[in-house]
Amino acid sequence: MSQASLELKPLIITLFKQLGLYTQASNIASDNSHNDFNTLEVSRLLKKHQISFSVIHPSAKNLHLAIHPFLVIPENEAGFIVRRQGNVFEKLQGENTWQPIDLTQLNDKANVFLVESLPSSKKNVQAFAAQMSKRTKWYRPVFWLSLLSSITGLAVPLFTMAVYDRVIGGQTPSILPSIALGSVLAIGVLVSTRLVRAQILATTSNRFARDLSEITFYRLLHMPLMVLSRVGISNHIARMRNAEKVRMLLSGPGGGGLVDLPFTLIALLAIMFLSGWLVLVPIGMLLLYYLVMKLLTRYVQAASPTISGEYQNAMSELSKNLLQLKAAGDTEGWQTKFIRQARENSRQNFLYAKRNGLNAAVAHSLSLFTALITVFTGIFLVLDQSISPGALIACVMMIWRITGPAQLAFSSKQKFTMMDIAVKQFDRFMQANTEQSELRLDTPDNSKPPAVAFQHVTLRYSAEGEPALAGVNVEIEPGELVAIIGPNACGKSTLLLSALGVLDAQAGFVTINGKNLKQYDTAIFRQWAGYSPSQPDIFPGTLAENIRIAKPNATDQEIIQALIDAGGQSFFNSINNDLSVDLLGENNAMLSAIEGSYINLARALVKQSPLLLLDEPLPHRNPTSKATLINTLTNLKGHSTVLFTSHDQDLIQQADKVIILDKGAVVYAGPIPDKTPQEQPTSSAEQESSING
Ligand SMILES: Nc1ncnc2c1ncn2[C@@H]1O[C@H](COP(=O)(O)OP(=O)(O)OP(=O)(O)O)[C@@H](O)[C@H]1O
Repeated sequence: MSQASLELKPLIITLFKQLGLYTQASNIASDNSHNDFNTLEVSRLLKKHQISFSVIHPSAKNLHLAIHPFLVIPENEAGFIVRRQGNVFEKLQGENTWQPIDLTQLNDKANVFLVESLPSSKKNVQAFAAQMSKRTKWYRPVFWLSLLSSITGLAVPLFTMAVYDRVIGGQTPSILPSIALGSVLAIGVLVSTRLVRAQILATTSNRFARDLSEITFYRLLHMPLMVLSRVGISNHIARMRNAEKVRMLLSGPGGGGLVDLPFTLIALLAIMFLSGWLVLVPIGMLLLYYLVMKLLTRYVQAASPTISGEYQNAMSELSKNLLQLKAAGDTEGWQTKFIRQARENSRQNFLYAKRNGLNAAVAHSLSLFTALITVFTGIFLVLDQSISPGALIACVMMIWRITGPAQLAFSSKQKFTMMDIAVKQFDRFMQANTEQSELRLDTPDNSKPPAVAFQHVTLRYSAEGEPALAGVNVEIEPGELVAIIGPNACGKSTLLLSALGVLDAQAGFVTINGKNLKQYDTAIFRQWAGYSPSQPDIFPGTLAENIRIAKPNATDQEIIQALIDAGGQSFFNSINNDLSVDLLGENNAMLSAIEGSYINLARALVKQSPLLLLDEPLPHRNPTSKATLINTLTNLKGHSTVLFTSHDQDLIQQADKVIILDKGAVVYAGPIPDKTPQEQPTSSAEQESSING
């Protein structure tokens, strides 16, 4: 790591202070989990604290618009803070001394983190436009290139006119080579301007789409779990695809057509200059074109396929329920249903394609018509000797420069509508609250196990549904081993998730060491607490990578120890004690639920956290591994506060406290009421009923 990156932490703290964000500054200072800052970390922190910024070079023009102090990080040198005072830039020296600095002396490899706006409760309702305006650099070159290409585009018709009127009419073949050379030059300029423009549009749309995807993904990751699960996966995918729509529109032919549209005015002016009132013909035809196309588009839209959603759902239903379908022997019935949908899908798509074909044919014939009407009307002007034959030919050639972009822009109309919807969706999406919308700056205490308290916690997954937790009121002492028990669907997992802060109660709150969970920085809190879900969650990658998700800097030894403590020794032996085994690779694609549970638990244990939340940690294990985990958890007593859900009597009996839930309400919370069942062995079922009772 370079020296500059090591100095970034104090620098970013100073920047936050200069921005007036003192609480955030002291929060960054007290967070020792992040010390080795690099520029990525700086971006992460600014985003996290909802500071809008852009990274630019020192030569960028928008530096003169800086309203807040900003950060400059030169290549291989220590960064510094700069502010703008009128036209002068000043560098912060020491505590509060500013000295003038010439930023133009920095080379272009330096990065400037230009602060655009500070966190505020006011939400930007035009987030898309605001984002777009950050990429203004492309407007000007695209404008000038389009202008140049439109002007040079007139050259070929004008040269043709010269050939007719001067070379043929004026009998001067000697000027032909100059005309030919001029045409070649004009075509050369035209082609190169088009190429460069296409490149600029593609680059801009790519960057823009990349920015949108990044913002969308970041927000998705930081939205409350409840909102995410309510909205559903297909919606999240649609959000991500919005960025693609923008890319397709700007970099595709429609984008070029749209940019060229205003420049058709140049062709119209040239026609007017050459032929006077003949210009009314293409103008009238453009109007007619617009009206006919509007009607036709409606006709085409009326045939848009409606079955595709149903068809897609049938496919995902098949992949989800394949086993059930096979087991029920219902493959034939399902096949009939699928064939019916496939046929309907083809029929609808055929009709749509037919109408689209009609649309294209009408657009093309209208262009031809425009040229023909211009010829027929212009011929009278030629006979009248108001214009030369060459001028008429040039005018007809220019007609294509008007109808071409109009046709392109129209054929992209559907894409514009899609883009408009995408923009509105993006704006709405940016207004939704994330978990970081409120200032959450406290960090948990790593030195001792925390006290946990649920204070009148009521939580519903949907407004209409029964509450999953109903007024839960429980206090847990530091270092206690607590069993949360009760029948299925009584709210055990929900209680754990609310203690982790991923589910927000609608009423009441959870406290950790007496502080409302909502005061804690979400990311830091979740990195601190250990959580193991009841279902195995395996990511593509090796065993070590899967466990390091919880603690990226864990050593191999720590990982192995966590796996063993979780009871996974036999599993580890079965994969030849190899941490680099690919868990979803060809040979290991079918990890059993129990093997998955060792990995879940190892993720929680490897953190050596003072707070552990374990959902069903003992699903039907072999006796040795069960004994190991029980031993691990009992050894944690006094060192970590552990909350676990379970139906396993042997594990429940080890708990200092049980919380018995029924339909989301606490029916008992305290020490195990009667330990006699342990002394007089009874069946598991009897033991459970004694505890539940
Ligand atoms: N994501 C969700 N969306 C809607 N309802 C949910 C969701 N998760 C849980 N529930 C409902 O909340 C209630 C409590 O569920 P929870 O999973 O917390 O119970 P549990 O006691 O852990 O059950 P189990 O012992 O089966 O794991 C149940 O009625 C369940 O259907």
